[in-house]
Amino acid sequence: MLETLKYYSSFEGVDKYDIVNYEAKDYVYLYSHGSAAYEEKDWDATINNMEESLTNFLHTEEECRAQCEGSFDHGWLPDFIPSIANHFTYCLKCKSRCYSKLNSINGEKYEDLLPSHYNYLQFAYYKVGNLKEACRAVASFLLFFPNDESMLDNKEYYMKSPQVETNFFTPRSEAEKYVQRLTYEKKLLKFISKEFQSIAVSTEDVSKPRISQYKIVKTGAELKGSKRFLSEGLMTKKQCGAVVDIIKTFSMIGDGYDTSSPHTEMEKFEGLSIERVIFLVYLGLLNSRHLKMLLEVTEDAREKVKKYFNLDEPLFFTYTHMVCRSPFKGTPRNRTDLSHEIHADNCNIYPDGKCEKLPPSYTWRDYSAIIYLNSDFKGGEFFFSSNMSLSSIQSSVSPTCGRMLAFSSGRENLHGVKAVQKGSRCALGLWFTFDPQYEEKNRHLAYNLLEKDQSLSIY
Ligand SMILES: O=C(O)CCC(=O)C(=O)O
Ligand SMILES: [Fe+2]
Repeated sequence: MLETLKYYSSFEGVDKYDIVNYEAKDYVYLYSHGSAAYEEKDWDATINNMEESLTNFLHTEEECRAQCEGSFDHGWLPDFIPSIANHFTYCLKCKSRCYSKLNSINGEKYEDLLPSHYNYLQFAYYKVGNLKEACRAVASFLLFFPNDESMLDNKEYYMKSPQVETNFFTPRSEAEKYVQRLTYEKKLLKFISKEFQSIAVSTEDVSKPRISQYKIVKTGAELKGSKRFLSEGLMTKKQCGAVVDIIKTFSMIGDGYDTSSPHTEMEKFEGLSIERVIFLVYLGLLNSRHLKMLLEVTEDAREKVKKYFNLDEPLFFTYTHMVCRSPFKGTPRNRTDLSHEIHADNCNIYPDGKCEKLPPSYTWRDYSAIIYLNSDFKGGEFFFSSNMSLSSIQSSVSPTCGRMLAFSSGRENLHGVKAVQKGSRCALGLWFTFDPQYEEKNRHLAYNLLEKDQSLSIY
């Protein structure tokens, strides 16, 4: 509509000052009349209109900023601290957009509507002989653009006048407050983007490779069990690298469990869920193509699992988890603990070998898949075991990028992870269920976010 208004305004015979835009805020009308008065050299009318326009502009911006506050629907349930950070950043970015939203007069964009008021005012005040106000307007304008040459020339010119004292160049208080807040908020926004973007997440192409390198390398029998397989080539090196970068950059140490691993005190456990990746994309801290890649790779994994195990029923994701495990500095070389104790994924195993499908185990998990992301560490082999003793290891797997181990989540697939001796071992864990009630809802949210990438973006 503003474009249409601009179009009609350009017609011959249409006096733009006669146009009344009933949707426009008062300052639009006042500013137009102020600048018309200026052209007609009516200095009193210029001053009156511009002063009123200035007050109204600032008031309108306050109203716009106020609308950025209030309740905020995250669309999902992030942790407490991310909630606050998310809400705060959202409000700040919303408020910072108000200024440019108001920078238009009947469809015509102005770069610097607010400071331009001071430009009109300095000249009009000078013309009516009010040098003090003229100088204050000059000083106010210079707060916004300290190096503006023509305004510096004006200042020099006024300074030559014997009636002008240096203290005349005190900026007006509303301009001072405005610029102070603007500077502070800009600094905050810069901090927010720099803090996160300085931590590089690979920007290389992480899209799906055209030619699939995927192959099954070990069957259940070869892994000395049933309902297991090992495959390779599910992810490219670039994709693995990008996921490791994401974990290293954005994960929370302990992933909700203290500072160390929930499995051993000797290791740091850095974990990240889809929920947090969504949050990062939502805040513009992570490129949405990383989320897209994660969804693509994991969907692909689900298809491979379904195909290998001949599953006809729908198989839902129930949890997607990216995690790196690394030993704390100074951990003894001869540690005897495991990085992940022997367990089954959907039941609580007891020393007598019984496995009970009860909380706290994730009883609804039906299939598990672990996609490995790197191999530049020592130790950390995965192993299957027939019971709780380390002497009953059936087979082991050394992680490497793109290798995927999949198995049914019950007692038939007891497994564990050997201690990580050096470096950081990173993997993408996937758990599936037949029970739609336990479906990982955040994945739907992730797809929505990708679809609405633009409209949801808070930039
Ligand atoms: O990272 C691995 O190799 C296995 C992890 C695992 O068993 C689990 O998280 O339940
Ligand atoms: Fe497990």
